[in-house]
Amino acid sequence: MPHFMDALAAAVRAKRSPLMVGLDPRLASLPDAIRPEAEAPPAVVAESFRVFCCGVVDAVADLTPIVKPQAAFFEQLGPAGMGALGAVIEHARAAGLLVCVDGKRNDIGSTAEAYADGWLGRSSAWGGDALTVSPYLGDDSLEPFTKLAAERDAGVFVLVKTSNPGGKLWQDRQIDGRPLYRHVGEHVESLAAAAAADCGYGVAGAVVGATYPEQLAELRAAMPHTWFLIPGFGAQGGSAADTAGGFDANGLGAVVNSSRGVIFAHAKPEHAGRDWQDAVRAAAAEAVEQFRAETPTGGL
Ligand SMILES: O=C(O)c1cc(=O)[nH]c(=O)n1[C@@H]1O[C@H](COP(=O)(O)O)[C@@H](O)[C@H]1O
Repeated sequence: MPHFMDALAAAVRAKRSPLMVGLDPRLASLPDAIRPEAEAPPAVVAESFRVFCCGVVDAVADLTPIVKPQAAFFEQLGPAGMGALGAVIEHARAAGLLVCVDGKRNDIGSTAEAYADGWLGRSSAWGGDALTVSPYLGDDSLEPFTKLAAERDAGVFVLVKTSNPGGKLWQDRQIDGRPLYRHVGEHVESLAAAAAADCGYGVAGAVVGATYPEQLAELRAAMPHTWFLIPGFGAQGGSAADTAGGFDANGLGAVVNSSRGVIFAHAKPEHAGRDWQDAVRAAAAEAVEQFRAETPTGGL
């Protein structure tokens, strides 16, 4: 495997798409054809999540370089959900996609080592390529992730400026004349610069929300070696124009996640009566067109 960021950059270029499709299955929102009843036992719901997410992967595989299964929706179902998550990761890999598991993990360094070992890289137990992690336990908690990611050609996306309104409570707090997210961003950038791949981006990436376009552009300028995972597009209100500041001059350096806006497209009035996978595909294609129109190069 090449360095994860080289693989990501190559896949974005090959597909001319910075779209990251988020796999966030919710029972009540599944298409009629595969939705179990609300009282169904966890094992039945988990199987429907597996079928749904694998169906989404099949529908978007040529439109997206990377998918992001959200662990929360699988964990919610207990052991059966975890089995489904494993099967979805495997299916996405088999479809030729990179996989970033959204787990937002972290702990003290010695425990972080176990999270890193379990989640990072195709040789790990879960077999994903990247993982989202929290920075708030400090540098010794991030080091096990970046170290192992470098060894296993995996990636880590550290929360820097999250998309939710409440994130500002801590992240915008002024410390030494700058908001906390800038301090976190500076640390992540130093980790990225220390282990940069051929494409110029390092093993550490950053999560920066589309809902804060000004901060996104500010962080892009301050973090030239850091690839961004941009959530908040679509269902949370961010537009393609809002994400433009997250890309570099070559139209690289960022992937934009869309979960509900793509995977539940069958529920949108414009897709009424359409096969659900066709609706998912149409929504993904529409998002890609919007990004191509808004990225600095006018498309990859
Ligand atoms: O790490 C993330 O992906 C993430 C960080 C963040 O700041 N905001 C955010 O929405 N996310 C995740 O991105 C996905 C957004 O889903 P949609 O709002 O449905 O597109 C969810 O899985 C969130 O957990």
